Amino acid sequence: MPSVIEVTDLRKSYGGRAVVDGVSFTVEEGEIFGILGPNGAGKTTTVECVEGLRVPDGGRVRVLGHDPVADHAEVARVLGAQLQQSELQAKLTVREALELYSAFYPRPADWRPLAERLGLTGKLSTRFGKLSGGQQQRLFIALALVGGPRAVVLDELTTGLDPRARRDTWQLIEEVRASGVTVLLVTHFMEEAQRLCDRIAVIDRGRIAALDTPSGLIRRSAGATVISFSPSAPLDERELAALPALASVERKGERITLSGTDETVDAVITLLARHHITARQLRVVDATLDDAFLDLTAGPAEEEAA
Ligand SMILES: Nc1ncnc2c1ncn2[C@@H]1O[C@H](COP(=O)(O)OP(=O)(O)OP(=O)(O)O)[C@@H](O)[C@H]1O
Repeated sequence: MPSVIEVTDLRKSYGGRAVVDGVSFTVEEGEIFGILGPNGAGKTTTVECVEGLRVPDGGRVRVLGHDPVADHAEVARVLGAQLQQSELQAKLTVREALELYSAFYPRPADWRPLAERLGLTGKLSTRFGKLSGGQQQRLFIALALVGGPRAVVLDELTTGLDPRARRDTWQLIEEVRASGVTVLLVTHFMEEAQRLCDRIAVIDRGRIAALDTPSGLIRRSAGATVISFSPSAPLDERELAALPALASVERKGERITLSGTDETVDAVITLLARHHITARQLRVVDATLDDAFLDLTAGPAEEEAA
């Protein structure tokens, strides 16, 4: 089956500065594919090239086989794009917005069940400007889906939402995928990417720093698992240093902190048992996507450029 979105060696520069510098990835049918990266990394530029809103300087983009620039109308039909806040008039009611956007498409989805699914039925007469942040985002999702697309681009959808509204939005994104729509999701939030995405491209300064599943990215993080404890009797340094997959050893007074993998943790427990040593105040902490992200990216691109 062909990929829904194919991006090959995409390049875009502004004022001689490459903001997207050879990005390649594919998004397969039914995936939630995440694009994660620091501020100014080139995420929005990348997805706007996919939507045909910006013209690439180089490389190739295909959405279900169509070129977003040359076949813009066809791509707009199969790829739903989320509006930015400023693009919707505050005075428009929810119903008017849904009717207006349905009218843009040759074969729109019926917006009523869509509004129902997104919990907007009770808000149809409410003006956009009077909706809460979470309700506005739900309307944006509805408008992105009203054309009955095969795939949808959601860019920073949950920024500015409170934790409950963010979680509700996550559920909606999962429902969008369950309804058969492929999702390309741009996000700043690690938890969001970890929770929702099947695969994530980490973009840093216009390049892909890593592309993997969330757990694959975490495994790449140096010292993916950290174990610390105070041994009930002294432990031989050499035995600690010989532990498998060990990334680091640190001693602070009695306390020993080791980082490595699950294999390191299993081996240290076996070592302690062999010497009949108890691990007091034992803590085992797995790395998160946050750790992997920090390992993979060099910090905000803006600072780099400054
Ligand atoms: N039209 C433009 N003209 C000049 N520079 C631009 C333009 N659009 C984007 N840039 C610059 O390109 C870089 C990448 O921007 P982009 O919006 O793609 O990054 P981003 O990863 O989406 O960032 P953020 O997370 O902050 O939204 C930034 O340094 C930005 O200032």
